[in-house]
Amino acid sequence: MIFGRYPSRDKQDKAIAVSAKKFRSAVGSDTSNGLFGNMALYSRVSGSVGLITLQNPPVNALSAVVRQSLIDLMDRALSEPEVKSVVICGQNGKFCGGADIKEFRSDMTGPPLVPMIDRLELSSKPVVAAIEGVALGGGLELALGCHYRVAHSKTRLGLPEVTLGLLPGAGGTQRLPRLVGIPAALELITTGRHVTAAEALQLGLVDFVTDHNTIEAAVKLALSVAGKSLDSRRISTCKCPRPPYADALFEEAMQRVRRSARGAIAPVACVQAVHAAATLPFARGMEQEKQLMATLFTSGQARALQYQFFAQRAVSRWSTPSGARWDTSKPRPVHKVAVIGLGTMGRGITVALAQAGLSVVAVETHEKQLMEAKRVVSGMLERGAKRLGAPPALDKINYSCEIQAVADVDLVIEAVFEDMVVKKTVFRQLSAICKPGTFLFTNTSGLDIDELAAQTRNPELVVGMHFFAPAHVMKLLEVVYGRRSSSQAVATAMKIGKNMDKISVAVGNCSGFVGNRMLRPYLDQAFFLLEEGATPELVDQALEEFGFAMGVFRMSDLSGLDIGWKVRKAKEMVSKTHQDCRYSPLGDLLCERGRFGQKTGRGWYQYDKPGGRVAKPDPWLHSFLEKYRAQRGFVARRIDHQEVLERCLYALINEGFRILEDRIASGPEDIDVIYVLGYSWPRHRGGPMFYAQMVGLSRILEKLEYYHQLHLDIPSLQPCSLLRKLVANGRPPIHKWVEVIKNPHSHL
Ligand SMILES: CCCCCCCCCCCCC/C=C/C(=O)SCCNC(=O)CCNC(=O)[C@H](O)C(C)(C)COP(=O)(O)OP(=O)(O)OC[C@H]1O[C@@H](n2cnc3c(N)ncnc32)[C@H](O)[C@@H]1OP(=O)(O)O
Repeated sequence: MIFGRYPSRDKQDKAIAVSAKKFRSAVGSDTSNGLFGNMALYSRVSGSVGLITLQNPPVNALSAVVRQSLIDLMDRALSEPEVKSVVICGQNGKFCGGADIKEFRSDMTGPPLVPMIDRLELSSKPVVAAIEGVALGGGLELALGCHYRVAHSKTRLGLPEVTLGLLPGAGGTQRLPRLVGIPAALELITTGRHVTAAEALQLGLVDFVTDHNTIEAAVKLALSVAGKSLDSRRISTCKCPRPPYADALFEEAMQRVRRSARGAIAPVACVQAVHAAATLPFARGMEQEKQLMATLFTSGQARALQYQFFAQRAVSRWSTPSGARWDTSKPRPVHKVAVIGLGTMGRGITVALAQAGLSVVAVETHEKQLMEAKRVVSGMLERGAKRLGAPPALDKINYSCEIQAVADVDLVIEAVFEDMVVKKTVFRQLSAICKPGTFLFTNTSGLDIDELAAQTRNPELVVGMHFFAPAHVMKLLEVVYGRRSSSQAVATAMKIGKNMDKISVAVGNCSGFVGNRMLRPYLDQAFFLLEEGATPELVDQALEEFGFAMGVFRMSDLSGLDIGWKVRKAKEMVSKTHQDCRYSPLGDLLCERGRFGQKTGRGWYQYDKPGGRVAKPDPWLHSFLEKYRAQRGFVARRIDHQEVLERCLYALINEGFRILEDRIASGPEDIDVIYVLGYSWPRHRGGPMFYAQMVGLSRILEKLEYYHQLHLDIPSLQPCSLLRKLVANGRPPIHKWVEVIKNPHSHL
């Protein structure tokens, strides 16, 4: 018996793996390339059902070997007279995670997916997909080529290719609209959204959903449909249902994706491909799908998005310069967590922890604020639960005004006001109150972790956990290790992050950590450009055309100018004279005039009222800038979008290289994940370090040198030595940068 979860009923059942040797000779591959063992298995069940099991852990991706095995095993099933129908399933409770994304950057050998799925659909014997776990991308397209689909109730299905810069190019854009209709297909294909089995059933994407053994249910169905006509079951032969309002639907979808895609080309191609399904016969639609796919497949955007996919997984394999590593550091179990401070961040953190199933003690100093926080947190939990169709985790939280309430927790997350003096006091108190061994984590966005750790009896238990607002929604978590943080504390923070469904990136301790440290030179350049002649509208337009959701000035108005002002005042940047290093007081001057952004109705833009959302250019600000320039000896000049992008983005990238050089981030992927998930860097541009590679390191270096020569008083424009070294080392590809960083004498 080969299927642990599916008992073989027929004594004659045989498990026959396609011989790896035979396959290797067919495709001319050898065992050294790691392909050996990744394939599909064949057995016969209930006498007349051929069962094909995809076997390519961890997600049964359709690699070249799997595709070849599937073809061979289908041929086998079709040639065996005793076999009347076929079931396809995936090993380990996962049907299929799609095409093998790792293959996309290679020569793509092996049989192509499209004819393989077409052949499957043409089969004279019924083929049933037994879908468990996931059916995504090529995996769902494979299932769409089958004649019937049975899904387990916990399965997720979808066509997420658009998130990889592609379209469902194995017939998905042509078969899905024929099966579920144009509106649903357009939505699923352009967003890449996964659907539950229940929704899939409602859409008609699957025929049957079971809570029990999916393979058994699929075999039962396969037995019952053996010998029946398959004419109506071949989706490619069905007419695409075209509602009378189809033209308007496509028009609206195209406008929607152009608006939200921020320059990404794949969503647009997805709409075009579904349009082909609605207007052309299947074969011609497939031609159109192929052409659109060919353009996307080789695009820089697809490379960037696929890089980001793997980067988001690579960051979980963290390491620190002191040698602590993800695979040798064990997290400690945590059951009860305290959150200190229930402002915006503390509330979001409380919600995220409760939703992750942890018991939370939520602490705020005053009763009134505590009650207000309780009301807001309960509302957030209730709304979240409604969306998920689950009960809200209200009983997971105990609220208290007493800091002593944290005495028995396993871990504390401090989220009080961003002020070192206040935080130090809290850390001293916590160190005295908490039971021995309690982890003390801080949600600071950039203060010194070592200084906080020094307030405690056990500095090895102190780690930074920098959440992004809203903390229960944003995927990113910067886990900041200090000089004395133990590997267990870091591993525990990473694990808690994972439990909260975050993508956690372990980074070193420095002012602003990774994200906010890189933001500083970016913001500075934007201010300097205003001094030199730009307007907020011009700077924002350039950045938004690049793909940011919001330009720097609109973003600053949204988050409030006073926040940065307070920080600058605390650092005495506002009062200091800045002699060797250029400092723009523009933000401070606006704050002095009460212009805090949207909340006051005035900031870098004007709004119709305090709290208004629609930013309009403000003639007052333009004349204020003119006077400011005249007073300070700036002569306004014409600044174009290219200069805005080069000055703002290359200064930010330069700081990224410094961060790598200082070993604050262990690789460029860390920085890119932080920027895409935390700072709305356009995903289809991969992240700042990937973008630097795309632009070319020599060009970045040349431009930084040029701007630095023009502005010797802006040190952040001076090219970092790592950048120079990488260029001198022949501009290695991004995955080799770490070698140069680790080996200062590297010539690769
Ligand atoms: C010149 C002209 C050319 C012409 C054009 C040629 C066209 C040829 C191509 C034809 C393609 C046809 C169209 C089909 C396209 C696709 O199918 S693209 C892939 C679509 N699928 C996905 O996007 C799913 C991606 N995976 C996931 O979302 C998740 O991994 C999961 C399946 C939901 C599982 O999640 P989880 O349990 O949390 O595990 P992870 O940590 O995410 O993953 C575990 C490891 O598995 C790796 N992995 C996952 N999916 C794939 C995959 N599809 N291919 C390869 N590898 C995959 C993942 O990277 C993890 O490994 P590590 O990175 O080592 O940690």
